[in-house]
Amino acid sequence: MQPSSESTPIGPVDASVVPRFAGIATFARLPRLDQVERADVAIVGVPFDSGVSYRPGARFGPAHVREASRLLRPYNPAQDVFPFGAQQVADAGDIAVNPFDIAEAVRQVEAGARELQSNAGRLLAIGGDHTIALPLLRAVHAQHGPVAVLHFDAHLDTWDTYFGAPTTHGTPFRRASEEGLIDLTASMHVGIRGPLYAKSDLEDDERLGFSIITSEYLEEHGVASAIERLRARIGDAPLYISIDIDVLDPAHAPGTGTPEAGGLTSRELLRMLRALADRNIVGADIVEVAPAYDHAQLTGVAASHVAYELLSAMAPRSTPVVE
Ligand SMILES: N=C(N)NCCCC(=O)O
Ligand SMILES: [Zn+2]
Ligand SMILES: [Zn+2]
Repeated sequence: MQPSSESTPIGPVDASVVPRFAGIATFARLPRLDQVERADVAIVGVPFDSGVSYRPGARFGPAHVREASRLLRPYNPAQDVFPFGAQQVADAGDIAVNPFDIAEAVRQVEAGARELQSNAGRLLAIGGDHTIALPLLRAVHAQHGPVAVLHFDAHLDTWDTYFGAPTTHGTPFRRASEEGLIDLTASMHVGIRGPLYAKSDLEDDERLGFSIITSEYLEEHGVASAIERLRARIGDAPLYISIDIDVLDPAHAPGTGTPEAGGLTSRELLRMLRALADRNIVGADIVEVAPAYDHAQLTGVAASHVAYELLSAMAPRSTPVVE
């Protein structure tokens, strides 16, 4: 995809002129959406965490990731791209959602995402808990039809209900599959690990359209093999990438609500994302950053770099980066 206008994109505030610790935090010190004519990619915060099963706090995720993203720089050598120069990226602020009513919040996220999609080609949402992936997928489906979902997470998130509630952070991909939002032949979880409720969780998950690269598979066969598998599974389907930060080991991302031991390093996750630069990425989210449990901004820095790598993979380029 080419940049939307002939004019040069407005990039981040120059850190050699205004120190990067000064000024109001937009993502990567980029302009706000209302300061540009049109964006190719909009970053949007979704400060919602009323769908969690354990520790709350992901409602503060968007602000934390923006704060940690002050350190990002314009050129990404790992993908040989200027993610903010090759396309206009802008910060759309947060979607205001009702913290007391999950069903209404989900409608508000979908409406907010649909409106933004008409101003910006693609959205990169920062959560918020994983509940928000459902309305975001509904908005993406309205534009593209069923999409391949590449889901990085310790958890399946294809469970049915919690306390009778169908819309929670443990259920978005079951609902999405039931609603026909996802391509059942091209969707995949990466990084799954840890205790389940029953063996049948895995059978249900397969029936709902997902194949799985577990954390153990990564340990045993390495990242290159995982990349081969996920690229083969996705093919050339329109691709939605959903990244639960708890896919990383708690050593790399302690600031999250349902941490699980035995996870990925940030280096492994970033490498897998770089291998998607030649795919048709139609949208993405990064969720479950809960700053109250973070230390030294570890989780914030990891999440902001994950966002940077996704934006780099979305950037138009003449030579696709292939692993
Ligand atoms: N999406 C996240 N982070 N966690 C889902 C875990 C749901 C459970 O506790 O069963
Ligand atoms: Zn998770
Ligand atoms: Zn999740």
